[in-house]
Amino acid sequence: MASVLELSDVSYVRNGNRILDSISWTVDETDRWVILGSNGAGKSTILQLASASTHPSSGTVDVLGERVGRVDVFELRTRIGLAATGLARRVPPHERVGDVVLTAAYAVTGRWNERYDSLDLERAAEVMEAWDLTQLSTRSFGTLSDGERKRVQIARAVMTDPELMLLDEPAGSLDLGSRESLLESLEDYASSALAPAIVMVTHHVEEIPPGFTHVMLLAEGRIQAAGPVAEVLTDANLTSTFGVPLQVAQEDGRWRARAKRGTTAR
Ligand SMILES: Nc1ncnc2c1ncn2[C@@H]1O[C@H](COP(=O)(O)OP(=O)(O)OP(=O)(O)O)[C@@H](O)[C@H]1O
Repeated sequence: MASVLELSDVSYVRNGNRILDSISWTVDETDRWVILGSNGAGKSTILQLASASTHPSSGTVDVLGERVGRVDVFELRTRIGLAATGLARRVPPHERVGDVVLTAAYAVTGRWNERYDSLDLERAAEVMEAWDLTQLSTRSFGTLSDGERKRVQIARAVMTDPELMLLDEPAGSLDLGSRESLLESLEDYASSALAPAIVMVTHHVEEIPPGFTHVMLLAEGRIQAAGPVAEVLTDANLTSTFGVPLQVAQEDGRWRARAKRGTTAR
């Protein structure tokens, strides 16, 4: 099995702040990973490294067989699907939804003078259909609800048929109905034999779509545990990661976690 992402002894330091510390981690092509951890743990920074948006301070990052720092990142980025709020913020608010999806073909966030062929247009239409966006295709991105924007971001990430899909809090800020519908779509997408390796960042075990295979627990820039979901999601591991006594349960492929009663009062 080929690895699509490999971090070897990666540390990431900014302004004297050690944001990631000695991270070694491999994602194989059939893996669907979730990265869980508290605010500021370094989750989004890992996605930035994985999307070749930044370089490690030490250690090495290999994405799709290419060493970050030695490869043309613009070419590499067209092979990676990234759905993240930071990227969504760069989309001009007046940009039409159809163009937000289509411009992924050139890894740009605003339509300008690029030339798209009929295959690009067909692919964008197909992806919007699959992610229930066809009826929104002429709406401007700035007028969408949070839930609709999340779908557009994922559709944009899917557009180029990426070999690695990176999702930063795809269900964050969604209402219950929108969250459940998005998780179902992600479950369907991830279960396809043609789906790429996926890494999804979230704060909540409730947001792990069924079928995701692995979990990394991150705290203060260090891996607390990483491996197959059922082995890693234990009371002890979640408790040490979040610093609160937690208990976790699974039902029908979905996970839930809560504090042990009477243990969080300060
Ligand atoms: N340029 C920077 N200089 C100093 N510290 C930074 C810089 N960029 C990020 N950080 C810090 O690095 C830490 C990790 O940030 P990151 O966004 O990766 O965390 P996260 O786990 O995704 O957090 P959240 O769940 O809140 O989104 C945070 O404490 C953040 O303040």
